[in-house]
Amino acid sequence: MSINWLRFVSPSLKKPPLFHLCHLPPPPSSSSAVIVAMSYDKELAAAKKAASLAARLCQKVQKALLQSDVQSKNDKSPVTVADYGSQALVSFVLQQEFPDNFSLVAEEDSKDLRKDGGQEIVERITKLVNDSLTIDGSYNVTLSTEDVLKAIDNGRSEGGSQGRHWVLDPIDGTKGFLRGDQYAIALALLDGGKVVLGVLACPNLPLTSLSDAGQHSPNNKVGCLFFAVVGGGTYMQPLDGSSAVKVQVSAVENPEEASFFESYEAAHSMHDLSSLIAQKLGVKAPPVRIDSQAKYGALSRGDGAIYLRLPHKGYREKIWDHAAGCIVVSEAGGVVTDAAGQPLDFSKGKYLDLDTGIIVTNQKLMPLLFNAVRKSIQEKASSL
Ligand SMILES: Nc1ncnc2c1ncn2[C@@H]1O[C@H](COP(=O)(O)O)[C@@H](O)[C@H]1OP(=O)(O)O
Ligand SMILES: [Mg+2]
Ligand SMILES: [Mg+2]
Ligand SMILES: [Mg+2]
Repeated sequence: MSINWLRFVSPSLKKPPLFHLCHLPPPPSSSSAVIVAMSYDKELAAAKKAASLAARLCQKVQKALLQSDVQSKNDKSPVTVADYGSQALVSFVLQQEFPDNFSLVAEEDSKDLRKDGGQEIVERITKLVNDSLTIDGSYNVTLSTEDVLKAIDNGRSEGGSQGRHWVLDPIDGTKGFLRGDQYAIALALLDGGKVVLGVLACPNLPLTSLSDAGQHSPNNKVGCLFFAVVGGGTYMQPLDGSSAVKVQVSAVENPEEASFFESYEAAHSMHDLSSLIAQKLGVKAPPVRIDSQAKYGALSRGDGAIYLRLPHKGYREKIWDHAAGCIVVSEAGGVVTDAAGQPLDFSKGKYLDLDTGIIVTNQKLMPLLFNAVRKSIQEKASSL
């Protein structure tokens, strides 16, 4: 039986059209196509709320960390508190909103917290989560420490190609978080193994382009929330909740004019391979190094045109590090593939099976970028 795949996007919609088309076989008695529009409105509203609350929790912890004279920046405990607190909060909110059909694949679990000596940190996390829920006011609850541990462990789903699964990185870019730089709360929804919705909260990302002069001036407000639903485009709004604007990737066609992003952390990327690729493309500007999936957000609004993520051999990419970023960029008109030109496959569980790394750019530049990547990989291999 043939299967009809159709897209439905209403031109009259002023709000982002939030329809994902299900692909169903036509009824046996009719030759006309069947369109089933599936809305993710409720999921999007819940995801935005959960990510915004988590962002506020993380901001509070980061502020205390940076202001503290006592805590050294090498002390990992504030990060831990924020990672777990963010995960518990997002997990709790999503479970409240979708009690009958809830599956979450998330980075953290409570194993270390349940060890001897973990009680104090669990109490700190619980207080942070309860404070956030009180400020929000939608749920009339006070969570116990055990409730918080359970909420964290509700993120233990394995994901896969069947049904719906939320995918969460409660803090992506922990090193950036510690330095007071960029980090993101990244939340996505998989439906049938495909990413259908993504929300990226980037509390330290300026609202204006990173390429604008004076972006570090004290008047430049920070805190961006990117969101995308399949077929509906990508939007960005300030984390304080004011109105959203549609964003588009850069339209740059000449690689000489393209600027590119890569990891801030040298250990996360083969910078020598990235430089070789940039050299082959003729990119003139030096790479912009920022932490976390904030790179996907920045790219989706055209701050830069290329993102290269080429981790060292043996590193396995996890789905929560790319699911939200991937849809945010692709709905803004960008392309995300591995180094063999294949789309990322989020249906295989927690890990992405990739050839070498991930490359991201606009549709015009992708063929040039892809060739430069292949040639550079070959050259690097033959020089070893
Ligand atoms: N050795 C590594 N190579 C590549 N990525 C890593 C490595 N270690 C951790 N990461 C993850 O890379 C992401 C940060 O990417 P970037 O380098 O682009 O900022 C984070 O998801 C971080 O995890 P985490 O979520 O714990 O911060
Ligand atoms: Mg991460
Ligand atoms: Mg993380
Ligand atoms: Mg981590």
